[in-house]
Amino acid sequence: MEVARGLEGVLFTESRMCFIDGEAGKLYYYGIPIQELAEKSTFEETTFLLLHGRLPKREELQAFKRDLASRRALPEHLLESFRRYPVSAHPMSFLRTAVSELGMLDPAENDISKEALYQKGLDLIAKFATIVAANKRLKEGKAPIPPREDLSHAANFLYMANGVEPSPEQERLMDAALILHAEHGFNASTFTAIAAFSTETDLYSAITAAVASLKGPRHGGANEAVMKMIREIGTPERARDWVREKLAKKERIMGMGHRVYKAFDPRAGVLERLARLVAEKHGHSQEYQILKIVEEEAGKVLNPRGIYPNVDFYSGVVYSDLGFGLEFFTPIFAVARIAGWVGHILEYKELDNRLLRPDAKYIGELDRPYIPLEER
Ligand SMILES: CC(=O)SCCNC(=O)CCNC(=O)[C@H](O)C(C)(C)COP(=O)(O)OP(=O)(O)OC[C@H]1O[C@@H](n2cnc3c(N)ncnc32)[C@H](O)[C@@H]1OP(=O)(O)O
Ligand SMILES: O=C([O-])CC(=O)C(=O)O
Repeated sequence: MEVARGLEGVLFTESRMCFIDGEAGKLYYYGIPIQELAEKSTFEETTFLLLHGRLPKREELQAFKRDLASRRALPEHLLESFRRYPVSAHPMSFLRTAVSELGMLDPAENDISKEALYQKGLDLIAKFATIVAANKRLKEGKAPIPPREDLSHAANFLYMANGVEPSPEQERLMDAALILHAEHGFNASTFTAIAAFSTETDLYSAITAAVASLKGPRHGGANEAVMKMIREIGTPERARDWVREKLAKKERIMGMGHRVYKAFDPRAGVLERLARLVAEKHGHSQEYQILKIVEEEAGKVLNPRGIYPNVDFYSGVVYSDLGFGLEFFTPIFAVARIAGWVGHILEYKELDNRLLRPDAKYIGELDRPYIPLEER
């Protein structure tokens, strides 16, 4: 049997949620092109789509929004624990620990019936934003701001994170970013969630594992690494030489390349336009210019190999503009991707829920003698 390194090209289940045409650079959630959703939908509506497989009717959407909004507040016990979490912890570690603690606080943690999973999933989708915003406030030495139920998910997230109600433009930017990051098939974190859930462990455990996986710089952590790269480069004038040196040393340019896309990631196209908008309007032009030069210079070498900017390349410029420091970029990704994780767990349970257990080709020896300790 051939070894499929990195499980590349291995189909382990069926899914209706997401289609990625990696050669053409196209992405669909339940058949709807991502660009349309990013432009016209909201995070709540897209989440309904990911959980139900169709767009909601007006009344359904209103009820769904009310339901999600009513679940935003965190248990007092968790808020008290937050004060004991180390302030220096990375926000992804904070989120990972908070999700795990939420599991301990749920007396019905182990209920994985379809209905329980749906209800707990909605709870996590609503609460991720509250956890991340509370962490941001605590890191700034300020008290967490309780959620408001009269704001949209995107607006309330920004309100809790920054202490002021966002403008309609900021709300739209956040909504678009959340929609773009909500789902992406069987990426590493979703696969991790499914691998854990296939043992019939509880939802919190599966999602904790997914957060842990998203943290890595080859996956969700790349958006933070891109901003570190921008800082290291410093000025647009230095960007070309920096890229040439990096590639000469065979090092990777963060925010570029993708296991599935061998063309421009369509989400990077949308985020590039949003980043350009904030660069022109709000003075993030230096960061944006550096990225444009990196894209062009690295592209000379990498584009012919099918390596282009991915979703993590331009997102940080938008998040900076919305008031977030670079450590919060990956948590924002998680605030969005929780919708996809929950959707996939519900779908996998419905379709299959077969235990995931791949194998490796054994390349070791057999029947080696056991040498007693004193003779080794
Ligand atoms: C939300 C997301 O998770 S999107 C991805 C976010 N991650 C990043 O942006 C990190 C940078 N990118 C990467 O590390 C990779 O492109 C990955 C891991 C995302 C996907 O790559 P894979 O399909 O697994 O390809 P793999 O890691 O095997 O690399 C194949 C070749 O392309 C090169 N390559 C891949 N990405 C890059 C990059 N960003 N810069 C330079 N070279 C690259 C590798 O060095 C390797 O070269 P080699 O064949 O000479 O050894
Ligand atoms: O699909 C992947 O491999 C990585 C991912 O999560 C994304 O691009 O959003």
